[in-house]
Amino acid sequence: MGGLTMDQAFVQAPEHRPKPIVTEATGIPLIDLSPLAASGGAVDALAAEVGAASRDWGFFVVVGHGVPAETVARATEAQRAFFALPAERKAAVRRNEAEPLGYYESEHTKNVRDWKEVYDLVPREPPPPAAVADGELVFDNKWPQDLPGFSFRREALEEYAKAMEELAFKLLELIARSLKLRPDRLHGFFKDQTTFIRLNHYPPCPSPDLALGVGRHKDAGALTILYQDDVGGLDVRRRSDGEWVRVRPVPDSFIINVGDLIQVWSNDRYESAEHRVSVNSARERFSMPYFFNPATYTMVEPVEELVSKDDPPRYDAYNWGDFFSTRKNSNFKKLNVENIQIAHFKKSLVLA
Ligand SMILES: O=C(O)CCC(=O)C(=O)O
Ligand SMILES: [Fe+2]
Repeated sequence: MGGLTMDQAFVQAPEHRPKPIVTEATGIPLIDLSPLAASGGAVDALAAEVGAASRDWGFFVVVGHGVPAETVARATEAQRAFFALPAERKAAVRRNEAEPLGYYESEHTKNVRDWKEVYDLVPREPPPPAAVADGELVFDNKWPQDLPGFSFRREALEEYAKAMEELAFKLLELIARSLKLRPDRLHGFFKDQTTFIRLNHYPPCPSPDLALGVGRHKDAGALTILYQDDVGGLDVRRRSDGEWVRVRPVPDSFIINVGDLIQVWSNDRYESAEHRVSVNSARERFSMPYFFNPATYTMVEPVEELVSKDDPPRYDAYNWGDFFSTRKNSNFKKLNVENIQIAHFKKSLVLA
């Protein structure tokens, strides 16, 4: 199913293979955002919860987020309809190296192939093409034209994206507040955003002991808002002991993870958590991450208010468009060089 055939390209090195016994994550914070809808002074308490979760886990689960269940249901219906198309119709909207949006079934994470197929789209007017270090980045949606009822499904995905954007800005504000920044301090980075939505389909895998749906990685953007179905498979590396633990699906929730940009902006107060996706031989799984990303021209560096003589910036500034494009290309095919990471911009601080 899903057109994938198990071969050597999918096989993880022994140290990265999932263990046969799954450890359920206990203690990943569950945060109820419903106080945001009420007027009153609950915002500071919520910001403190989001701050603690971002510091201790880099991951949290939100409920009471205000996204209507029907909006999610319509988007997931569109997702299932898309992946159910015959392979050649999906191939007609396949992405290529210069145009990163569309269908793809051969993503690599850290040079090992992932057991999945994806469809990427930008949820709003695509940002203008941008010159980046390795060429040009062109964001153009490839909507399947001939999918019966797809205009309706396209609307469903656009409606979902709008709901995600609202939630993303609320979370960004809570994060800014938790860092004692002005509530809209980080908003300006998202004017010409390069946010995209990914529809993920993980078909049943004959060798779930050897392959992964997505290999271990950290999300490069600011925040990820993930919808997952009830199958389960998302594993997070627990900060306290480095163990891989499974994030249990919670109905009507989203999983939020702090990406590399928040790690850099916060000068390491918060950390982008490593995660991966395990697959199984019995059930296909669907998930839908919303990657909240800034404009290509953003220079990423610790925010001024969070550095001082005693706490100097821990990163050199880097350009988001270049980073994003380099990472995208290395996920497109197997390369013989290491994947770009924010660690490459980490300063070696000389401690006095
Ligand atoms: O499918 C999932 O649960 C997570 C996917 C993921 O980590 C990603 O696409 O970056
Ligand atoms: Fe991820």
